[in-house]
Amino acid sequence: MNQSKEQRILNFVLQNAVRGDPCSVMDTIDKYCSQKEWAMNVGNEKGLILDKTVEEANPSVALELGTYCGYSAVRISRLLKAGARLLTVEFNPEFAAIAKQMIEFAGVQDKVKLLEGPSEEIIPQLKKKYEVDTLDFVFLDHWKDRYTPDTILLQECNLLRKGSILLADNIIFPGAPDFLNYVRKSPHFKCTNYPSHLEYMQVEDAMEKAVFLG
Ligand SMILES: O=C(CSCCNC(=O)c1cc(-c2ccc(F)cc2)cc(O)c1O)c1ccc(O)c(O)c1
Ligand SMILES: [Mg+2]
Repeated sequence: MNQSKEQRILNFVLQNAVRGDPCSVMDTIDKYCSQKEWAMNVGNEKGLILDKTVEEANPSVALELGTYCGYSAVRISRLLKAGARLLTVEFNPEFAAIAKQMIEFAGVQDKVKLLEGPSEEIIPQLKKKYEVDTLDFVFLDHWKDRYTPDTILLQECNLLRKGSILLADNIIFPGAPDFLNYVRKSPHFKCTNYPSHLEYMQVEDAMEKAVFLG
């Protein structure tokens, strides 16, 4: 049966990256997706904004919505302090299977817990089933029309605390206009926009940071 693009990306990493080296895995995915087949990894340009925001948050518990092949899970978890953990949610079982192998090859599996299923089902389970008190950092990179309802759900589930940092990808392309409107109008968030470009393309994109004020 024909391989999926995501399987081809994983195979390229398994054959060309250094096992146990997260930067090598990230660089190899970026090489493949900029030279061979475009894919919706956050990429290196927006990845640097992600890095800086993770370093600012220095999270003990981080959540990612939208794992895809695991590129940003590897990117985030490589920066986590000892004992910190990343919970990453993926809806698509094929993507989740690829991401699991990517995370293990990169050697970050002890810091990452991959949760398979829709975010709207998993978020309400985080406190009891996954022993989360509050989230220090949230990376939103899943379906763009889920950013707003899931941000509201995180608040309803008391998963945010004063200072929790949300970072959203694809604010311009594909775009998340309702999310932008919601967080910028809300008195509970302080927002910052980071202009950038769509991964591997010269198309305008941006990330939005929203700090929860309590
Ligand atoms: O993973 C998913 C859904 S698909 C991936 C979302 N991401 C995108 O759609 C996405 C798309 C593009 C893009 C596409 C076509 C273009 F022409 C140009 C750009 C770029 C990105 O950076 C993206 O992130 C999921 C996970 C957990 C859940 O709980 C759930 O509900 C859903
Ligand atoms: Mg994205």
